[in-house]
This record gives sequence, structure tokens and C-alpha cells, in this order.
Amino acid sequence: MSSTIAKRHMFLAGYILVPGSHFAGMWRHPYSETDFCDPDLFKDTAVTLERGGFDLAFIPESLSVTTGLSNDYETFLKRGAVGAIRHDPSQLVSLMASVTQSLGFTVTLSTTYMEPYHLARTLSTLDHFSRGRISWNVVTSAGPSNGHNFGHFPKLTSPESYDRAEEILEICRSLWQSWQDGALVADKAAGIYADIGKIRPIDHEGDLFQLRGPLSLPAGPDGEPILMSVGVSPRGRDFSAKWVDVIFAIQADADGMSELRADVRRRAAEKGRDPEKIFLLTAVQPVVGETEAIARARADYLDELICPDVAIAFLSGMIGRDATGFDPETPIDEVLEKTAGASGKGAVDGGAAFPWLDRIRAEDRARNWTLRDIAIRMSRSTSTPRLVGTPEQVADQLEAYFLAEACDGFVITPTHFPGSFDEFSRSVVPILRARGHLREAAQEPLTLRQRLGLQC
Ligand SMILES: Cc1cc2nc3c(=O)[nH]c(=O)nc-3n(C[C@H](O)[C@H](O)[C@H](O)COP(=O)(O)O)c2cc1C
Repeated sequence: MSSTIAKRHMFLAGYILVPGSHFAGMWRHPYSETDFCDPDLFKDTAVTLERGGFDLAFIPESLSVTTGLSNDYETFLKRGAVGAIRHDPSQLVSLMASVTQSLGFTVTLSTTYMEPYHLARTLSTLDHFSRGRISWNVVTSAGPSNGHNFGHFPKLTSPESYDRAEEILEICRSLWQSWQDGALVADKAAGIYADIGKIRPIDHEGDLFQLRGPLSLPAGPDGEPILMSVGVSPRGRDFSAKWVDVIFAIQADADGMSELRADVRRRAAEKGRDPEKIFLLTAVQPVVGETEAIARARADYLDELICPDVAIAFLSGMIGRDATGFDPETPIDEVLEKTAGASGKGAVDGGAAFPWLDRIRAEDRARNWTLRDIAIRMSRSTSTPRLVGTPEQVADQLEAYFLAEACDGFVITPTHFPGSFDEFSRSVVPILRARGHLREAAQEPLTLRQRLGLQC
């Protein structure tokens, strides 16, 4: 490799999801904590991630308790599914940033249910308080599940939600740039606190918002937060290509990751951006064992922690058909046949899981896949890869995705919280480090922009 080409580094993020994660049985694991309202738990987790060589703590968002078909949220709450406990992401990041120096953070906040001034200010405060370690995962929060507590908001179609997001990002960027460098003077002798020649209003008159500005905060330590997004529709990909530095993906295999990454990079190049500066982080779930046999036994054991009723409720939401009334031992084909034509009313992501479902059945066409088999399979890691093996085998699998340029890093989904992160740090991280995939620890704390190599 030419010495002028910067070496690619693999990014590692810890997925902060409780009480379930993409593994639905997480809180039931004997090593898991269960008091997810204990601030010390999250402080400890932040320190573990930082010490363990992670780049980021990734905080997702949802604005209601997970809700499946027919407004069913009780099953998800009762069984402690992901989202049954959901702290305000910005407060959680503030807490975790206060005990770390160089760990980056992703705070997920919705453009559909939040106002631009609030978003810009919250993110700017976090950027200051963390000394430039913040990224904003911009989500449009599609699907009725997020809207349950916002009945007074207009229902937006997907294009409308992206129109709103675009205008919000324009506003946030203007607000973040409303103070130029050197605007904060604090000259006690002259009595000049701010140089108003370097602070301008934004005077935004848009289709949806009117704002005067300026922001009541100077620009952050590294200008403005890093932007991330998740959309997979053509409009979502264009949005990523226009605005963001990092894409977060939930993809079942390397082909899906590669296609998304290459497509967003191609769209970005068409818009005049440097495609090499857009990274894709993908969710994976490592199940590590001292030997391969132990890892496989652990994976089987994990499946036993998933309650079939919540798995079936979750699967119903993902396929947009109500399978909750069926005996779990019913063949999945029979369930699909009997629910054909049923509406996906109220589904979180109704229909989104069909390609995944087809792939699972194709693994063994002769097998009589039951509703239980498929539901547990979905609830063990949603549709993200579960990587089972010794630390070397897990490192091999991560390395293969990374070297194939299917992705630029991983969001590690815990199977027990927060021990999964410690386990991964002690077993897999040293191998990745020895193979030269991870950035060497910096002498000084880095901003997230520096860590990603995205300084202007
Ligand atoms: C990988 C992934 C993660 C997501 N995470 C969140 C989230 O944490 N909070 C949220 O409100 N929406 C989340 N969403 C939903 C998105 O905000 C968006 O509304 C949805 O993907 C529809 O956009 P699209 O049609 O362009 O994919 C996520 C979507 C994907 C694909």
C-alpha cells in the first residue's frame, strides 16, 4: 500500500440497548444487570467501552414502548423487550461523557418529533460538554410505533418526513455556524462579552419553519457534531449521501452491507462529496467462547432465554401479519398461508422481514420450520449476523467483512449487559489490535472528528 494512502481503521461501537437488545433475552442472562435506571451502570459501561478500545457508545431512540400489531405493547413491556426501558438519549450521553475523555457518542434524535432549535441546542451542549465527541444519528422515526405519544403531530408520509429532516438539517447547520470563530471575547476591561460582528441571525423562512436565530451557544470544539443516518430507501440513501459522515446499518450479510455502502458512496460522489469519507457501521452480535464448542453451547443457551410469546409478537410486527394466536409448533408456511392478505396495520416495520425470512428457510428447505423456530431466530439478533466462535474465529469474521469493504466498523450488540462489552474487549479486541485493524491509542483525547479522520 502506498504510504500516502491513509490506513483504514476499523471502528468499534457499543450498542446501548436495554433491557433487551437485538437479543430479546438479554436482561434474563445470569450475568446481566437488571436495574437499568441506575446511573452508575451507564457510567461503568462508558468507562468499560473507553478502556476496552471502543470508539463509540451508540445510543438509539424510540419515543414509545415497542408496539407490535393491534397496538400490542403489553407483551413487549412484560417480557422486557428492547425499548421497554428507554432513557432520554441526550441525558444518557451527558452522563456517560462526564466520566470519559476520548470515547465518542452517537445520540439518536428524531427529526419527525422534535423541533430544530431544540435539536441544534441539545446537540451543541453535548458537543461542548463532551469536548467534541458527539455524533447525531438523524432518524425520521418511520412507522406508527413512534407516533403513539404524538397524536397531535401531523402524520407524515416518508417523503414528507425526509422533507422535514432536510429543512431541519439546514437550520441546525446554520445555527451551529451562527457564531464565527473568535466571537466569544469575554473582555472584562472593555465590557465586551461577545463580538456581535461575528454572530449572525439565520433568518430562516422555510416551508415548515421560521427561525431568527442565532443559537445561544458558540460553535462546538470541532465546529459541529458528526452526522449519522440509517435510511435504506432511495430517498434515505440520498439523504445520507448529502448530509452524513457515517451510516448505521442493520444488514443480514456482507452483500447487503456492501450494496448499501457502495450505493450511498456513489450517490455522494454524484453530489460532489468525497465518497471515501462516508463510513458504514454495521450491527453484529458476537457470541464468544473459550472453545468453538463452548461458543456454540452458549449460543444455544441464549436461545432458551427468549420467551416465545414476545418473539412471536415481534415477528408478527416485522412481517406485518398477526401470528400471535397460533400454536408455536405450527409450520411457518401454514401461518403465512392462513394470514395471507391480512393487513399489516400497526406493524413496526410491516413486511420488512420477508427477504430475511426467505433466506432463513432457504438454509434448509427440507426442514419443517415452525413458527417458534423462525420467531426465536428473529429475536436472537433481529436480522443482524450472530458471530459464534472463539475470539480468533469472531475476529476472523469481523476482519472478513472489513477487508471486503462491506463495512468500516461494527456496532457490537450485547447478549448480556454490560458484560458483553468487557468480554469482547478482553477477548476479541487484542486480536484485532495485533492484526493492525484498530487505531493505536492516542496520547491526547481525540475529538470524534479527529478519530474518524474527518477534520476539515
Ligand atoms: C438500521 C436502522 C436503525 C434505526 N434506528 C432508529 C432509531 O433508533 N430510532 C428511530 O426513531 N428510528 C430508527 N430507524 C427508523 C428510521 O428513522 C427511518 O424512519 C426508517 O428507516 C425509514 O426510512 P427509510 O425508508 O429511508 O429506510 C432505524 C432504521 C434503520 C434501518
